[in-house]
Amino acid sequence: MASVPRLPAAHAPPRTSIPAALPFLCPSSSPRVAPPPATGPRRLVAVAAARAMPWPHVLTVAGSDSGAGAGIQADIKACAALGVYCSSVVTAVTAQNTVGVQGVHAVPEEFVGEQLRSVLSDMSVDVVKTGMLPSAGVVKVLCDSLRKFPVKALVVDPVMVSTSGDTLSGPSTLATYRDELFSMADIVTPNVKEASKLLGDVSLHTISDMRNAAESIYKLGPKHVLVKGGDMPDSPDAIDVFFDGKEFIELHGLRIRTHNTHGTGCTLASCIAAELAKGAKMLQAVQVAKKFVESALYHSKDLVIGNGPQGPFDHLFNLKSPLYKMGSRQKFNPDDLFLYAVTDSGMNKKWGRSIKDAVRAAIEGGATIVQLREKDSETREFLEAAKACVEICKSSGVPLLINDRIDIALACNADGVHVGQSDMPAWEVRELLGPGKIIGVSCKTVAQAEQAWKDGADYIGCGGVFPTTTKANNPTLGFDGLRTVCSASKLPVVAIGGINAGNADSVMELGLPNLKGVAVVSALFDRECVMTETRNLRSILMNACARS
Ligand SMILES: Cc1ncc(COP(=O)(O)OP(=O)(O)O)c(N)n1
Ligand SMILES: Cc1nc(C(=O)O)sc1CCOP(=O)(O)O
Ligand SMILES: [Mg+2]
Repeated sequence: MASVPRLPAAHAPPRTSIPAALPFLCPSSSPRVAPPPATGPRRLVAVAAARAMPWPHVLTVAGSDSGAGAGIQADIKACAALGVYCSSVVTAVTAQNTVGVQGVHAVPEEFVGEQLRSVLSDMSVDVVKTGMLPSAGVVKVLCDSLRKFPVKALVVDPVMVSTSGDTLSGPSTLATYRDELFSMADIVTPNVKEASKLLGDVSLHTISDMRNAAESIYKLGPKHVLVKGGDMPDSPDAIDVFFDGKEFIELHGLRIRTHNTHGTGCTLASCIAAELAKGAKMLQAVQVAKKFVESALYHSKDLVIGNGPQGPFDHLFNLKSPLYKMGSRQKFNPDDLFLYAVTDSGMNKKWGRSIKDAVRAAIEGGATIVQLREKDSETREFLEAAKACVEICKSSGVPLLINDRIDIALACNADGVHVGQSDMPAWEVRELLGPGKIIGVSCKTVAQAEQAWKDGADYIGCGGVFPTTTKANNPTLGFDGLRTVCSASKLPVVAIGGINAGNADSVMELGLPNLKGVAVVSALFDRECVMTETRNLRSILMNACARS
């Protein structure tokens, strides 16, 4: 049976559902010491409740930002947006706005310790994330608390200087970071300025410098390092370097043109912590976090809050999206890949129909997604047809993608594009289209599938499953090749190449992981009646899924 649709991690619901109605919390006189653990029946009830609905939990240990763009406030919003509970230990209170930091009031070390004890002794914290740690003493208190109350993961964002240039922790703190905290960290996430400071003011200008810095910081003890290149003056896009001790991975991101970037570092680290709390692997958590920040910046680029040079952004942008209001937060439903109709101008001409008529017929027959693959059309003619197809698809709720031509996709406002290995790389496509569009990539190998995922694609097309005459010199992978790619893919897969009414069932009955459907060209469009062929193929696919 076709595997159950898996939501992309960025949109996945929390590990457990949040209770529909939360009990009202009564304000109480705050105890000076952590309450004793529940005992007897009270403890049993508490334990049973925790089993019934554990809620992924991040504890942020950071400073308060009165402007609420960064610090504790950003951390809580980021975790909330990703469906994770966030408790908070305040290390400092800052007077801050969009202009800069006007004042810092450090919380006494003993009281930081007391807050840590209160939360860690009572609540089941999955992941601790650190932000501003204003003194060496606070870092030591934190390390002691973590030794006493171990958690699943520790995310260290080594906040030292605010983006406005104000110092948030001094040199002695740096030394304690290096000597005590890093060896306990699962990931450390410095930007280039922080990486430089941690390494004694080395200069970092290139990706190669960032790799060296990641390796040097790794040697200080954390399990992973992410050096963030968003501030690199020479880079045309935002490239971060991830290092796990073995492999360097360059993560490309959109460079969104906006002044509203205050709190991106805190948010990224909190999102990593939130994803880890939900059970994600480290690289996956970093990818989701990057996408979240990218989307938040994109949706907030024109907000105006404050008069200073660097404004906050909207962590809860998803609440405003029409899809969210309709009850779905997805721009792309992998199940749409079920019956993927790919047009061919030559075939449609041969049968005397326009692209528009062909698309309408395929949708009437039950196609669940459409790609315009018009290799021989003139640009102007293609654009006109694409605009008409956008309207047809929109009114039927069927996504429309454009093959190869990013310009056409932009001009007709299609739902996305499909690119192959010799077309524009997916990460560059993502830069051009933004986070809200669907991107598919043709992949014949596990390495290509991995790259597509890293580049921010939404799905992959894998083929040729069978020999085809529609695409010249296309290697045939067979079932074994399809199985290898599907098993390794982190993205949903659609099978393509030589698939028709006679063999589509055998593809779906393989029951491969991540395989969501089949993409077909000639089986629909090199036939007299597109609607009949589509309807027939759809019923074959549905029967195959019901059988297996
Ligand atoms: C769904 C789907 N999968 C694969 C392809 C092939 O794309 P590409 O390798 O870029 O080859 P062309 O289609 O451009 O010839 C596809 N179009 N759709
Ligand atoms: C466009 C395309 N891409 C392929 C791949 O293997 O990536 S095979 C292919 C052609 C599919 O046409 P038909 O359904 O007529 O065989
Ligand atoms: Mg192509």
